[in-house]
Amino acid sequence: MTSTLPFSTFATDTDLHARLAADVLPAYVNTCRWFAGKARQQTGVRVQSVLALSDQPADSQPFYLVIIEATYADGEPEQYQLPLAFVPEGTTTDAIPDKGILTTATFAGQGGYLVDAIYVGAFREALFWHLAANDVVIQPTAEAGQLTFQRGKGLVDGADGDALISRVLPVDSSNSALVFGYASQGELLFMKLYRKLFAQTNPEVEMVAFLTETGGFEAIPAYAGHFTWQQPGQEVVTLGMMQRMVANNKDSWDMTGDYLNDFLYAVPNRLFAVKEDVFEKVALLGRRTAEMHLALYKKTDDPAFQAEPFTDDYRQFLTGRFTDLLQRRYDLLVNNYDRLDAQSQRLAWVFMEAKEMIDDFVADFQTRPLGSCRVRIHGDYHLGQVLALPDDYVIIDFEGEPESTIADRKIKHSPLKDVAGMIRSYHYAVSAKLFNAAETEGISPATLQVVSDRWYKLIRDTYLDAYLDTFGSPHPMFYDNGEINYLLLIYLLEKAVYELGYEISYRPTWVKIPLKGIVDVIREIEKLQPGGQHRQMASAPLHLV
Ligand SMILES: Nc1ncnc2c1ncn2[C@@H]1O[C@H](COP(=O)(O)OP(=O)(O)O)[C@@H](O)[C@H]1O
Ligand SMILES: O=P(O)(O)O[C@H]1O[C@H](CO)[C@@H](O[C@H]2O[C@H](CO)[C@@H](O)[C@H](O)[C@H]2O)[C@H](O)[C@H]1O
Repeated sequence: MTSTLPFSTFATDTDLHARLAADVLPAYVNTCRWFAGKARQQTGVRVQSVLALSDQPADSQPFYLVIIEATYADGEPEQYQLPLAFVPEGTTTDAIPDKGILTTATFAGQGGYLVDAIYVGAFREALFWHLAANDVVIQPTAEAGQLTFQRGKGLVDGADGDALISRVLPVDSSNSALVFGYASQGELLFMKLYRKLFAQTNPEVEMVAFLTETGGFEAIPAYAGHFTWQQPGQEVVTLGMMQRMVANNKDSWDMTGDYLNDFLYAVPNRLFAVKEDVFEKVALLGRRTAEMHLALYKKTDDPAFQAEPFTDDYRQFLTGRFTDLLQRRYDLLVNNYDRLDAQSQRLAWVFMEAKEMIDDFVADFQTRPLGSCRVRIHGDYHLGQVLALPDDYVIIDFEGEPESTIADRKIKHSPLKDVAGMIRSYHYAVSAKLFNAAETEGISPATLQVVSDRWYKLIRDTYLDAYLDTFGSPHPMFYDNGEINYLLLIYLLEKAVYELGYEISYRPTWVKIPLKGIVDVIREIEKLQPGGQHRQMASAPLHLV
């Protein structure tokens, strides 16, 4: 990529933008973890807007936040944030990994590389200082608007002369994670740079602000600021958010996996061994989850966070979305049936044969009397979203369900949707451990299933009991036990059906896990049928009205 102009004119170099779109961007974005369009039929990736990070025209090393647009044969286009820097040949300050290099480039006779700027220390520091100073960066053209940086209470200042340090956190995630600190104090702050962009405030910023400021919830990293792009007459676009850094080695998925090792060693010896600590940890997460939901239930003047009843609109939204999801999953299952192992095929049959019953169960949601209420929830709650401290937890990633639109992510649900997400995650943790371990290779799948069910149910009940106990009895969030059981079943089914698609696409050998989750719910729905043997789930909160 060659331009006779210097990189400082990149924002207005439309000829170069067109060449990037033709020769570089389509191939590059498909190598990026953050690009969600890989499985769609792409028709192009173009430079939509270029935002300068500095309003100083003579800035020695210019950085840009480039907004790229990906278009598809079907469906809506998507916008992504791609920070861009030019690193001249021979620059040794930053080690740019291969995945961060878009192309070799020459600007005004100077050779070098066009790179993702997150790998350039000076770019990260420029972002940080803008945030610390509450800067507004007015863009050169009126239609490009401005970048607005808003510092939060959690941002820590360094002492005079204490050097700012920063790095890219090597996590495999759909956004980019940057870490900041000071030479004498170490790493203190975590910044998430959103990649996929939406024309609305990111729900994560709203959730973290509400939980901290109104909810008084402490098990999240303190909010330290965020920054947005504002074009005249348009919705604000959130580009990044900063929180306090949580020093942790593991998330709860890894921690639960470690705990299960004892269990794994015991199973081949026909023993049942789980330390009491495991149940204590699970109960603590149940309590923290309830505290998060109680904070989200706090009285407020902000309509976006006020509790609401189960309205007709919500019922239609949920049933419509669920019916559509089910159809897509049945189609996916039929098309992939031959690729499944024998056990998964058996479970898939149960799912397919129960279609009519499931359809009726979902349709019943439209009219069934429901006296519980709905609030904003985490929305993508699983063990990987909970950082493990030695004696406690910190909950992260309030962006909501990755597959949903921003408007849908802000819809209020029963908090039992989050509870269902975590229960599914414990089911995953047990199943993944047992079915994928060398220790259990000689044990038949049927035996493993029995053993895994036993442990999972203990964990599920421990988590749920601790969760409901924290609300006290009775609580307006939940009308009665019958509704708790019913809503849990609906959300467990929805989550497991969603997971089925995720596993077929990404981890076909794990498909049996969500399928087993679906079949478990089917068995519970059967008990609700006329003549079915209905009994309360073991964990039913008997102390509630
Ligand atoms: N405040 C924090 N302190 C330390 N590490 C964090 C913090 N927030 C997130 N992380 C780490 O970054 C990873 C990605 O964060 P997450 O919010 O899940 O981003 P994404 O939206 O990209 O999935 C997490 O799995 C965790 O390892
Ligand atoms: O973390 P993301 O927001 O990207 O969520 C996606 O990937 C998750 C896997 O990393 C997937 O979660 C599923 O697998 C987890 C174990 O790997 C398990 O704990 C979850 O319960 C299960 O849903 C998630 O569904 C998907 O959206």
